[in-house]
Amino acid sequence: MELESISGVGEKTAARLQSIEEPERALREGDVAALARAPGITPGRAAAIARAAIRAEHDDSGTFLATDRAREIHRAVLDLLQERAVTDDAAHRLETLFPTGSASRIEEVREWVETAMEREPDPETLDALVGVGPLESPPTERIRERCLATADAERHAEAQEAFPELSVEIVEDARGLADLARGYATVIVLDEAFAGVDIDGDVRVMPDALDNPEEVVPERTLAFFAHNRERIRAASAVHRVAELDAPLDLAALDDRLAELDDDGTVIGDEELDRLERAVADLDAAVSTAESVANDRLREAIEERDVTIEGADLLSLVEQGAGVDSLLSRELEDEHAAAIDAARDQLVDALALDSGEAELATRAFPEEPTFPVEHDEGIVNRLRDDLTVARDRRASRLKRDLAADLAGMREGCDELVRAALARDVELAVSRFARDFDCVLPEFAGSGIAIEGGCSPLLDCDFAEVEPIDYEVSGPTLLSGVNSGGKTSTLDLLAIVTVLSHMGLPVPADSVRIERYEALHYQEKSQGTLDAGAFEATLREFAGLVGGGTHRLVLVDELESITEPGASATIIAGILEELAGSTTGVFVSHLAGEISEAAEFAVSIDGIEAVGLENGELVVERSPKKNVLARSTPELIVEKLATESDDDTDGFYEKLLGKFE
Ligand SMILES: Nc1ncnc2c1ncn2[C@@H]1O[C@H](COP(=O)(O)OP(=O)(O)OP(=O)(O)O)[C@@H](O)[C@H]1O
Repeated sequence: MELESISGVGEKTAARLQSIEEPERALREGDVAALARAPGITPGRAAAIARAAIRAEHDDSGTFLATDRAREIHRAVLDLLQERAVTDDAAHRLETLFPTGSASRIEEVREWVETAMEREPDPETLDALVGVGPLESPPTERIRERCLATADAERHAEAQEAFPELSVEIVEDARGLADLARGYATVIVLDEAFAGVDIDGDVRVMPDALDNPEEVVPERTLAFFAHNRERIRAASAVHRVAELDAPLDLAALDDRLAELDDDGTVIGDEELDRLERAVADLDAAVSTAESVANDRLREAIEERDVTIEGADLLSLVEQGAGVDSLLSRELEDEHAAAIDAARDQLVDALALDSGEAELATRAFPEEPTFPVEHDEGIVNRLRDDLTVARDRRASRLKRDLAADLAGMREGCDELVRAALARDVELAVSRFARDFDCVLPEFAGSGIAIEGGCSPLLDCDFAEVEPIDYEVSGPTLLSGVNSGGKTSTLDLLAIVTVLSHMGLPVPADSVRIERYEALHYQEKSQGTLDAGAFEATLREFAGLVGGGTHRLVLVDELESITEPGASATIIAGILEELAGSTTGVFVSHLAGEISEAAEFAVSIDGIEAVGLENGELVVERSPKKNVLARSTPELIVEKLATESDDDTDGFYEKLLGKFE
């Protein structure tokens, strides 16, 4: 799909969308989170783009929701769906569901919904979904001990773009390279020409470095997985508890993730741990070993009586010879034992392997001295050896782990995508279960609802009284005050919006015409001034002139102006709609309107079946072809029939006036 062919996507937005992975796939699947990864695109804008793309694909004009109230109803049902999504991502994705007149779009969603409704929203899956989110790239961290080198300016630019973590240096010749090798622990040379050049230090010639980022900067892959680890684990848990087919070996993924620390370092390798400890503890271990030798030797000297002949003493004093020669003569064995103890102590304390131990033993020379002193030069060599071994092991482990994880990257993307897709399905499944929904049947003209319950009423859903209502063509809906007229219009609108979104509806059954638009005019909050009245009339002029297959719902239009004029205007509008358009006009002036109309307009009524403790008992389902009596009429009737003090027949006469 040409990105710029989507309405609202200009050159700039198209370029931004191109910067994400697989923008076409994201658009096709309504993957709002992926689209929102494009720079400067918020999830709200991403959802709008996804909707526009779907509209373009299904040739939808985007005019289904023709009025503010119709749009409010759509928003309200979306809210109900979104409340049932666990993740923000699923909530954003639900924004791509909109009512449409396009049969192909409705069919596409319905197919998906049929599967979604079968999904069991079990608490374990919902719990596991809590941690799932789209995978993100962590901020780039500079790596200072490694650099790239090339003699070619073009490659230099390419490498800079490909590896923002590293310095990329221009080198002219082997001498330049040697200089770099002194400043960096590792130099990766991009030019084949340098192969075979002998330079001290860790210099690697890798002409294919740009194609192997995880070898050059394994830190990037490790940081990505460290950053997203909990999300990946949560997605993996969703697959396990919901028994989804996993796109990769989850046990292997778990094992590899367990080897990663939060900061992207590799953990759990005994040999690396040993080397790290050995480097860190070296000085302390040398000093302990020294003390061990000296304590032993001191003890041996203290316990020893040394007999020295006068000539020897003289020679010692005259030659200025130290006590060492005496030590070597008298305490040779003890000294050797003390040195051995120091060496063993050092090797054991640092858990050195045989090669390292061989060097470590030389840290305590055989020559008899007291106190025993280590050879700093040897200790430094040992430190260098251990540090090199530690760094080599760490980078090998990093590279190995990064290579394994890089191989799992696509699988992880898929894993998270599938978990989030399950969340969207479960939101629909929970909506359908919470509101006892069924998929509607598209057929005939008008709407027929059986057992419909509005989820937007201000009472518990369990207390909503189900409504049966079938309506086709222009109809007046009369009824007692607070009988549920507005709620019936809302139910018709909810059912229409959900059906045309491809979603299930809160009813036992629904048959509905395939509409192209919903006009829902809510009750005006009082009489309009001349300007607003004119604007409203213009709106209706546009409405009567529109195409067929529209559902028109109007609530107490009479409140816009005085009753007599209102009845005439409503009658006129109904006449224009007569024929093909289903319109339900709630009105307290149903009788007057039907008299003013020049055709036999249908009147349905929501009736009160009586008064109980001063409260009206209402039959919520509108009765066909019945002009419902008004609340005042009902009260007068009650007084006329039940009251004992209607001595002069006042209530009786009053009741007669209603006929
Ligand atoms: N099907 C229903 N089940 C339970 N309660 C309902 C139902 N329909 C309406 N109600 C209750 O009745 C109240 C009044 O409903 P609604 O506003 O739709 O009546 P109305 O006939 O439009 O009133 P008005 O004459 O003031 O315009 C609602 O707030 C709701 O609590």
